[in-house]
Amino acid sequence: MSAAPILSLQNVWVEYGDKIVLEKVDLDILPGSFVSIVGPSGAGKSSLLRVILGQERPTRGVIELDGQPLAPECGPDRGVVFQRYSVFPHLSALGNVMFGLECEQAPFSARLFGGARKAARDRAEAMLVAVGLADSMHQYPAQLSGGMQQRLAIAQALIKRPRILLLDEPFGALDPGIRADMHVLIQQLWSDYALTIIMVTHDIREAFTLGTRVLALDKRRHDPHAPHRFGATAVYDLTLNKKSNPEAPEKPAVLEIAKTQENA
Ligand SMILES: Nc1ncnc2c1ncn2[C@@H]1O[C@H](COP(=O)(O)OP(=O)(O)OP(=O)(O)O)[C@@H](O)[C@H]1O
Repeated sequence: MSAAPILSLQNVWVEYGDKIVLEKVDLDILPGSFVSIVGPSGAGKSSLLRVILGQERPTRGVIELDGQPLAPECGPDRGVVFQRYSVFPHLSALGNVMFGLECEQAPFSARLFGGARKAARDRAEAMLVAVGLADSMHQYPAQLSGGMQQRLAIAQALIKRPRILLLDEPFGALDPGIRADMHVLIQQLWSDYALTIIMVTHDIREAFTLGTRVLALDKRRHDPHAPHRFGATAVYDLTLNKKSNPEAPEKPAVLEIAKTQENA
């Protein structure tokens, strides 16, 4: 018997005025999966992440988290890392990671005191060690390399212990060598923290290296006279024969290709 989905999208549409960006997206995501989303520029990949995050509501359809309708705001169960600018420049690495905990535990003042502050600091330090920033805790983002800033952004997202981590081209601005290090890190964190990951990427190789499932978003129908008339949906959905726990991430994967039903 297969597990119940952690996240379920049913007939989800995203429209801006008369412009249809996403149409009829039906998607069940199993816990522990690593879903890579690819597709042409403007296909609506970031829009899809935004509705899953709760930053925007779909114009039609239903999104369920653990079988319950998604709350209309970003919850602690979903963390996010963007390509750039996720971290606060005026806070040290430690301050950035602690800030998330302080906002969660003291939403009005964003300050913790005494034992609560010490506990938050211990957790933040452990998180920075986990992402490989043990020696840079007191540095400011401007003093960190691009790869280190992304490590910090990941620590900041994970400190609230989300069950789903959303990644919007998180490694897109990094050099290839640093990217490879980040791949190792994200697979380690995915396994250690039992995460479900949904990652948008333009790099097809990255999509297959990291993902247990690769989803391609694109338009099924085009109207050359009205390009906004049709939206994108999942046109390919490839489940890779990998375990959720990546014991051997570099092993070649066997593909199970399922082209989603035309005009279903
Ligand atoms: N707030 C908005 N108002 C109007 N149109 C929008 C809005 N946000 C996004 N769009 C449009 O929705 C479409 C999809 O944008 P989105 O950023 O989701 O695509 P994407 O696949 O992530 O693109 P890229 O790969 O280039 O980042 C684009 O045509 C964009 O202009």
